[in-house]
Parts: sequence; C-alpha cells; structure tokens
Amino acid sequence: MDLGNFGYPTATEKTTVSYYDVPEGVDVRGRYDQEFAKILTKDALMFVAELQREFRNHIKYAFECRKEAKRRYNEGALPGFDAATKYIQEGDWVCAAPPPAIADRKVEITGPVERKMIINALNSGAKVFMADFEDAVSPSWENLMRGQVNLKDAVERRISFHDKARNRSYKLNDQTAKLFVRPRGWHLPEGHILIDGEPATGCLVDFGLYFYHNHATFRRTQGAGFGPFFYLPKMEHSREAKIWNSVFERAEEKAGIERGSIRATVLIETLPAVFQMNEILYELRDHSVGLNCGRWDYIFSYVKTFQAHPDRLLPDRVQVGMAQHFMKSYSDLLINTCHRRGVHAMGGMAAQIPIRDDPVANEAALELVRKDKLREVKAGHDGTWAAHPGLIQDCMKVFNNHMGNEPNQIHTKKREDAANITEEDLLQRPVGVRTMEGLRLNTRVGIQYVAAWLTGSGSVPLYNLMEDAATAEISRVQNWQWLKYEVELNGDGLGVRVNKELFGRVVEEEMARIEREVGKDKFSKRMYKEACKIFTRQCTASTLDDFLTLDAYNYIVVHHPRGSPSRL
Ligand SMILES: CC(=O)SCCNC(=O)CCNC(=O)[C@H](O)C(C)(C)COP(=O)(O)OP(=O)(O)OC[C@H]1O[C@@H](n2cnc3c(N)ncnc32)[C@H](O)[C@@H]1OP(=O)(O)O
Ligand SMILES: O=CC(=O)O
Ligand SMILES: [Mg+2]
Repeated sequence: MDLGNFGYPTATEKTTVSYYDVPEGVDVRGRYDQEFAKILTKDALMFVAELQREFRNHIKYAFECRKEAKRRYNEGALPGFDAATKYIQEGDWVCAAPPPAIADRKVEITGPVERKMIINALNSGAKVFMADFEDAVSPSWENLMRGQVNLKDAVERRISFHDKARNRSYKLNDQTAKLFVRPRGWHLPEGHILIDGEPATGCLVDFGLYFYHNHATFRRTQGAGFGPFFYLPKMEHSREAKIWNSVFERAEEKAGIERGSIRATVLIETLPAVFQMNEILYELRDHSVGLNCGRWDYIFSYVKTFQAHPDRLLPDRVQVGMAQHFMKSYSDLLINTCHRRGVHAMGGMAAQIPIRDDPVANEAALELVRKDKLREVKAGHDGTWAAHPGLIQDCMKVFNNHMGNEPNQIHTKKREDAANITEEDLLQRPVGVRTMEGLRLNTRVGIQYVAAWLTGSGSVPLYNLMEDAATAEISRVQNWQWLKYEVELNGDGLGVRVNKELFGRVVEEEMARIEREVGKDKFSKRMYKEACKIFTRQCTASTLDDFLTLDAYNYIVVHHPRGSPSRL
C-alpha cells in the first residue's frame, strides 16, 4: 500500500500562520514564507527529524573515520584497495537491474534548482535532468526552500515561470527528461533547521523533504513504479553509502513502498572512493543505478588527500584533464566495475559552455565537448553530463552514433581489459607544469566564484567555462598547496617561487582586473571584497580547510527568531 502521507495523522490546516508548525524538538530558524510552509509541514519535518535521530551517530562515526584516514594520509600513507573486503571485490554478485524508465541515460543535463532552469532542463531533450542541491547551488535558505517548491511543482507538472523583463512564459513540454535529485554532501549542515538543538544534516533535509512530498507522484508519473531517483555526492567510503542505503530503506518502509524503489547513482569524486567502487555498489546493490565520474571534485580530492605530500603536486588546473593517466585509469576502472555489476557507468562534465557572441570560439568549445564525449562513449560510458541546453544535441549525436538504438553499453562493453588497473595507475603523478598564469587564473576564478556564491549563485560562467563549487575548490586547494610548499613555477622558465608576498601581489592585481572586467558599479555592490577575504584566508591557512563552502556558509545563514516581523 502506498501511503502518501506516510501514515502520519493529517495536519490540521492553520488559518493564521506566523511561524512554522514544527514537531517536538525541531526548530525552523529560516524566514517564514507561505510557499515554504507547504514544504515544511509538521509531518515532513517529523520525517526529516526521524532520519536525523536514527542516523546522526552513524554520520558522526563516518566523519571520525574520515578524520582518521586524513591523519594517515597526512603521515604519508597512500589510499588503496581494502584487503578486508576482497570478498566483495572478487565476489560474483550484481546490483538490481536498472529500472526500464531510466535504462537510457545517454545525455543528462545538470543544473541548480532554479525555477526557469528546471523547466529549461526538463525540456532540453536530455534523457535525464539532475536537479542539484550540491555543486551548482549556493545553499541559502531561499535557494533551498524555493528549490523544494520548484521540484514539487515540476513533479506535479504544474511548474511555470514568467520572465517579466522579456515577456516570456515557460512551461513543460509533453516529453521531458527524467528527474534525478542530488542532495548536498554529508559534510554540509542545514543551519536553519535545528533538531534537538543541533543543525540538521543538509542532505537529510534535501532528501527527506523531496522524498516526502514527491515519492508517490514521481513513481506514478515518471518512474513507472520506481523512484524517486537520486545522485549521491562526495562520499569517501562505502560506510557512507551504507548509511544512504539505510536511509532509503527507512524511507521506503515509512512510505509503504517496495524495497528497491528508490534508485541512486553515486558520484565517484573523491580519491579514496575510487578504491571502494565495488564496496559502494555492494552496499547500495538494491538501490543502485550506477556510478558517475565526478571529475572536478575528484581532482580537488587528489590535492586534498595529498595535502601533506609535496612530491605529488598538480600542474596548472587547465592541464589536469581526462587524458592524464590517473584520470583515464579512474574512468576505465569505473566502467569495468559498473558493467561487471550490471549498472550504468556515467561519464562526467566537460567545462565548456556555448559562447554566444563569437561563432569561432563557440565552435572550438563545442568541438572540445564533442571530443570529450567521443572519448567517453568509446571507452564504454553509458551516458554523460552536459552543463547547458545548447550542448545536448551535440552530445546526444555522439552517443547515438556510437550506440545506435541500444539504451546503454552495460552488457556490450565490459572493459575486462581494465580489470587489472592498479593502485599505482590510480595514483600516478599527473604530468605538466606550473605557471604564473595558472596561479592568476586560480585566484581570479576562485574570488569571482565565491562572490557569486555569497550572493546566491552556485554555478556561473567565467571566461567561457562553467564554474561551480567543485571547480572552484581546485583553484583554492591548488593555490594553498603551491603556497604551502613554496613551489617553483616551473613552466615560465623564470624560477619564480610562490610565497605569501607574491600571492599578495597576485591577489591585488587580480582584484584590480576583476574590477575592470565587471565594472566599478557591480564591483562595489557585489561581495568581491568579502569573497577575496575568504578565498585569501583559505589559500594561506596553515592547515587546509576541508571545504571552501563550509567557512563561506557562515556568511549566508540568516536566522529569523520566532515571531520576528520578517516571519509574518
Ligand atoms: C562539477 C559539477 O558538479 S557539474 C554539475 C553542477 N554544475 C552545473 O549543473 C552547471 C549547470 N550550468 C549552469 O548553471 C549554466 O549553464 C552556467 C551558469 C554555466 C551558464 O549559465 P548562463 O550564462 O546563464 O547561460 P546562458 O545565458 O547561455 O543560458 C541560455 C539559456 O539556457 C538556460 N540554461 C543554461 N544552463 C542551463 C542548465 N544547466 N539547465 C537549464 N537551463 C540552462 C538559461 O537559463 C537560459 O535560458 P533562457 O534563454 O530561457 O533565458
Ligand atoms: O559533481 C561533479 C564533479 O565533477 O565534481
Ligand atoms: Mg562534484
């Protein structure tokens, strides 16, 4: 039996609401809004609180383990395959078969949970739209709660949008992409919802509210009996996948739906996780629809994992592509692992986006995207990511040309040749050089990204590339690493070493450049100075911050005390 309200008693309608109606032990400190109140119902909050109470100790333990692993890496250890789970690596098990509704995932568009973009993405011609609460979103209360409202309207197919300035209206086409939702990573708290006096775990809020309100409609209208579908980001170990699996089981139980209804694709986007791909799929075997190469966070994680290994410095960010041996090995092993276990091996995101006002540069950008997709489909990926609706047709053509009418390559491209990829392959030092331009680009991209994030945008176009939290992290940690080890910029032939004084000058000059590029007016009104402070502090910190957005989050939490006028 499918219990739409999870069997909780129906909440009585309040006629006058001045603040959210919360269950025992839950406090909502975010701004009151009537639309948000339809999401933050007492029953939905009770569901989130139950998840938080059941899993908080498991999450705490997983973070203790992350800390312990970091300590080991910082003392010189390298990540590697786990001998204790050889029986999983070598066993002959497979995951549950992919639901027919999402057998074909050739091209997936991703984007933040903004109303207009959700409509555009669902109408884009992509097979799947991954609605993002992670890398592409600045997790302000407004963005998150509006995102939940938008997704509910999208699942119920009544989402619309009117752009007053352009007098343009948006609504869904008859044929739309299948919806996946990516909740935040385990590390991000939700500072506006307190459960038993502590901030809720961000991803349990994202998952819990979305699941609670949409599971029944989704399964009926989109999933052909399966769903909802998720992407799970930034995990470092299979024990974290095990928590998600238990969360899914609990949600299915509460909703009274069959085990295995919920399906999720895990992003392999941390270095430790590449050694756990079998274990992650195993933990989620009833709920899995594969793995995805989250290449940008993966590069970030390579630097983070090796923060105390000066012999493993990265070259300039632009040189760390999928052709580097360690990146190619990661993608090949992911395909081999997924296909052996009967699930999708998804490719990743090329950073290029269409360049509207320059046809030659636009064609060059599209060609880079096409090449990246060709590499992926030939390697055996079953689908890929695209950042922009203008890329869907080209990506689709590449995949269709190679796969014809086949929905995926799970059973036709096993990549047995990749089964013997070793720890050395996965950790091989990237080749390339470091330049002053690399340091400058990291700095001006990092500052502009943080400025955008602080003002509500989690994905932005910068210098004709898509930038989001993952790409910005690379800029930050690379600067930190170069400063920490006072590295030589060996690509310029000048023997210049990076130190705080040089970095100080670079920051000043890049801030001046940003001001010239964006104009004095925007520069003074937006948060460039605050962004510069946050970014500079993180690049020069004596110990590396785990995440750029954890510190920056403090700037965007806005508490509204109960009964304050802003809640009315
Ligand atoms: C590392 C990772 O995690 S990758 C996954 C996370 N990152 C993302 O999802 C990034 C998604 N992409 C984006 O956010 C955007 O494409 C950006 C910020 C990179 C570029 O945005 P813009 O410069 O505004 O794009 P542009 O002006 O060319 O947009 C043209 C139209 O396409 C729409 N559009 C652009 N990207 C998207 C998208 N990803 N989804 C839906 N619609 C989109 C715009 O809303 C606009 O619509 P309109 O013509 O109806 O007004
Ligand atoms: O989430 C995707 C990534 O590349 O990071
Ligand atoms: Mg990522």
